[in-house]
Amino acid sequence: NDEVKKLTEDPNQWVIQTGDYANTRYSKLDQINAGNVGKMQVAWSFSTGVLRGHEGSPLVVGNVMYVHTPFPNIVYALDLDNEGRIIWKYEPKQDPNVIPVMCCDTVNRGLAYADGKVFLHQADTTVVALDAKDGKVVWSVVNGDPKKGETNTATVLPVKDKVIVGISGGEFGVQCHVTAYDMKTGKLAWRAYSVGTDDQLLVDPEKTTDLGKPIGKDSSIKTWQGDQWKTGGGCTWGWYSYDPDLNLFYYGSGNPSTWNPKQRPGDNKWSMTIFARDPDTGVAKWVYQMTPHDEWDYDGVNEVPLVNQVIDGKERKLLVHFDRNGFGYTLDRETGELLVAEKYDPAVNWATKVDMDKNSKTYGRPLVVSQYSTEQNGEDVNSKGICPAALGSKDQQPSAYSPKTGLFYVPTNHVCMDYEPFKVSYTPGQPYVGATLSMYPAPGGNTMGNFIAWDATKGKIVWSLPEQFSVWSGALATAGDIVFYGTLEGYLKAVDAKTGKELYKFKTPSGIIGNVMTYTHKGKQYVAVLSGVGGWAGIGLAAGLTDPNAGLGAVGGYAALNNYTALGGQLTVFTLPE
Ligand SMILES: O=C(O)c1cc(C(=O)O)c2c(n1)C(=O)C(=O)c1cc(C(=O)O)[nH]c1-2
Ligand SMILES: [Ca+2]
Repeated sequence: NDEVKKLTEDPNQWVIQTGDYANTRYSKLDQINAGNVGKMQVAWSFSTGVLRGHEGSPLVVGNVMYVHTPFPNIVYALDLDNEGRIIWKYEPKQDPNVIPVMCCDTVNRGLAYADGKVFLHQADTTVVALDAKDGKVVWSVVNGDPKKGETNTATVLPVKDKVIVGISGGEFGVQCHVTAYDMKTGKLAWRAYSVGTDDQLLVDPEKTTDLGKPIGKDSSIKTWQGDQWKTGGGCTWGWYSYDPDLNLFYYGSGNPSTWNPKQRPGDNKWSMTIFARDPDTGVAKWVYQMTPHDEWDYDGVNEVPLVNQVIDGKERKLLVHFDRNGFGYTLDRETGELLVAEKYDPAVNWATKVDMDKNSKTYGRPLVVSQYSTEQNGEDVNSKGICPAALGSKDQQPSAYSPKTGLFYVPTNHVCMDYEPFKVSYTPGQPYVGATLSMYPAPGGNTMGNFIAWDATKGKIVWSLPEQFSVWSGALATAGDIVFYGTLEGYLKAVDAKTGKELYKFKTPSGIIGNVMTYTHKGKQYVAVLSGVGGWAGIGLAAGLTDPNAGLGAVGGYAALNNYTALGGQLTVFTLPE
């Protein structure tokens, strides 16, 4: 069943969050282009009626647009033939007690379409398949238990006859996993944990490889003390990609629990790891751990776009990944071979480099700087000036890739932190965090973000646009030689793909942490984006905290957002004038 593959090849529609299976967020549409984007205007808008962070993007299937919201996760089907009139609305009944169990705002990264159904993965971990025509529930299944700290913010990946879903809870000591359900019935197909026994991991100790070598027996539990892996985290809340030719899907796992590294000696495998798995069986072909024994909360879940590019004179099937830890990685997606690992944020100081010497004992590992090692500095010691902050040089905000320029367009953060680990004990459903942080703009300027163009074959920044705040929105690249992204102040911006020159900006009512998408209706190209400030960067504002240094949202510099943006979700749709 390659329905989704075919649909994603049609640039007129946008049927999964990532645009295509490869996560390039590239559109072949070029009616709106570098020459005329400056004339773009608002065609129509739609208020979602929900406050807090609006991540993800709408879908367009035929003449219908599907819009989702953060908690309570309302889904609207809008009629594009009638300027967005509501065709149906689905509002799940969810226990609001799930809200305090969500670490980083009540976000949801959106819907997916396949087989006549719209798939939603709710905050309370209920996965529902809605009939795309009338919004009626076709099936629903419960994937986790919020009382144990298990929640969801991620989208759903439809592959062949299955839907694949992740789970959140790395800040709550969840043993995280990826799970596949039958697309037609919701019946459980398989579940693969990030940390655990070989049976739980769905690995073959002889065949599953790490940097070309078999991982061997008990590869995960050997790297934890005692039973700690049972509360080991490695959540799966990020973006997934899929290569239909290799029949492998890819994703990264998040932080090991707790954030106090002293409390969990060892590499804590396979947290902070990219997995390549077979969607039919769940079995892993290869793994690569970016940040062994994390000491900074650098979740490894950021998107893993798949592109074919020439390296050393040879076209290769690549997987590219901009990790929270500040390194941009390029790997061979067939074998997991590490090809490039370079800093994409000039602030990064916690490691000097990733060891690329194949004969070295530390091959593939970051070389940690003692001064910034919260493990070496120890419990109850405030390690100062670590870059990047726990928000990472990039968080969930996905990049885009243009095959025309061969460049990645990456929304980034430029923030540093002080980090103090402390002892914490595990109680189911309670935060299992074990560190306090404060975050602030990187030294040497007053900007907290950059929007960059990156050459993944060389590991080099090609151009970089400073932004006052982190760029928490996802990018879109198009055949019109433009790149779109949103800012936390609420601007939708279009820049020249080759040079980064700003060609257009428009202020939407609230900060943008949604991802820009494009489609056509009756032959005309439209660009759409959700506003609604929130996510980890905007949580202080979205949750109405008066102290910007309070709680997990301790991100001092973002308090200034108050001066720019209202709250409240809105979809804004743009097009060229007649
Ligand atoms: O470990 C986890 O389970 C988990 C989940 C989530 C989430 O579900 O949104 C985030 C994080 N961690 C996290 O570390 C993080 O920085 C973060 C930012 C955001 C966001 O949407 O802005 N979510 C999350
Ligand atoms: Ca996390």
